[in-house]
Amino acid sequence: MTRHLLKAEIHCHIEGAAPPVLAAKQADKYGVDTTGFLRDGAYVWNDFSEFLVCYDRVAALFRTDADYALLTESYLTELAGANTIYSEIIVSPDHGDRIGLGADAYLSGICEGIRRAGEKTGIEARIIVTGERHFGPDSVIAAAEYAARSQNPLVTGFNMAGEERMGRVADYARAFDIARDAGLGLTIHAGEVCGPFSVIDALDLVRPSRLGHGVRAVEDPELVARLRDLGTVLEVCPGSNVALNVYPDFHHHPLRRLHKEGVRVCLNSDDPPFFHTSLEREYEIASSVMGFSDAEINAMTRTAIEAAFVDEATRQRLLERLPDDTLAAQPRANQAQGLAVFRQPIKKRNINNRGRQF
Ligand SMILES: Nc1ncnc2[nH]cnc12
Ligand SMILES: [Zn+2]
Repeated sequence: MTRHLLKAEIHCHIEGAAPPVLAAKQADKYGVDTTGFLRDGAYVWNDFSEFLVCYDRVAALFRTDADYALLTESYLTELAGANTIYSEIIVSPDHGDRIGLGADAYLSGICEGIRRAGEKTGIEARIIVTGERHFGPDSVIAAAEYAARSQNPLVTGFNMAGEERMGRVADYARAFDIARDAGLGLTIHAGEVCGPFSVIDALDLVRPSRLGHGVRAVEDPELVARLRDLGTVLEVCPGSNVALNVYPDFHHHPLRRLHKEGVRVCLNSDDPPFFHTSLEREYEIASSVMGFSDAEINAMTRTAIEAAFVDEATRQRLLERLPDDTLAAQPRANQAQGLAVFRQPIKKRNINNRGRQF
């Protein structure tokens, strides 16, 4: 049982956290026919491409800042109910523009949801702005520019999600240069659908401190050693990988191998109701199916907080809440890395609020 364990996650897409019941209510409110993507209380898709289409159709049901406040508050409240103390949510201001709400109102709804959930439960949260790869480099650069301009203290990171098979990382590198120069923490979806080349591109061209997924790096032993030596944190989402058929089941999932090789890993839910999961279930699977001990799981939670895009005072406060066993249970290479790898000085912007950089 892992319910009692404190939890943290640094990889969940806000629209991907919408429960089907809430999506159905939103559809009623806006008179949208959902038969193509929501049936019998579950989202309908068959593969990664269809998942992305389904995701966009669900996202289109959230149209006002109040809708986003409700979605964010509900998700964070549910997380807090499962003993989660920290969450980073991935948001797409582009989407706010596309639906006519506007990026600022979109973001302000999400911030209101964070504020309300924090007030009620004490959960701490930050926002990672993402570009969507399948909308092309110009759109990802625009998302980075928006994040870089943002004076919002909750916006602390930049990501790229979407169709990993579209283009190469080089086409999008400028977006990450913009975000890096602005002092934002960097992470990128890589090695989820595509193989090791995608992770190598990400390391070479983006130099992120974290990778969204990154699990397919396991196919290249040299790359695994590189990740271990760099101390790059993999935001691993086992339920998502199995649901999307990257691996046939949890026994074939590489989390164990990566952990054993000394790669820094943590547990995340990605788009929980789309994948019939929750952060709580990810923790439970790590324990009961993959055989991680409570101390090893606590160490992964520690890794998430160490890698969080958050100011140092908040990080310390969160770390102090974790049990003492967490340091001992980290793989040896992790302990050797310590936190030093994240402590690179940041150019230009005072990033006191933005967390560690690579
Ligand atoms: N798992 C995922 N991979 C890539 N893009 C996404 N957008 C939402 N979920 C995603
Ligand atoms: Zn994701």
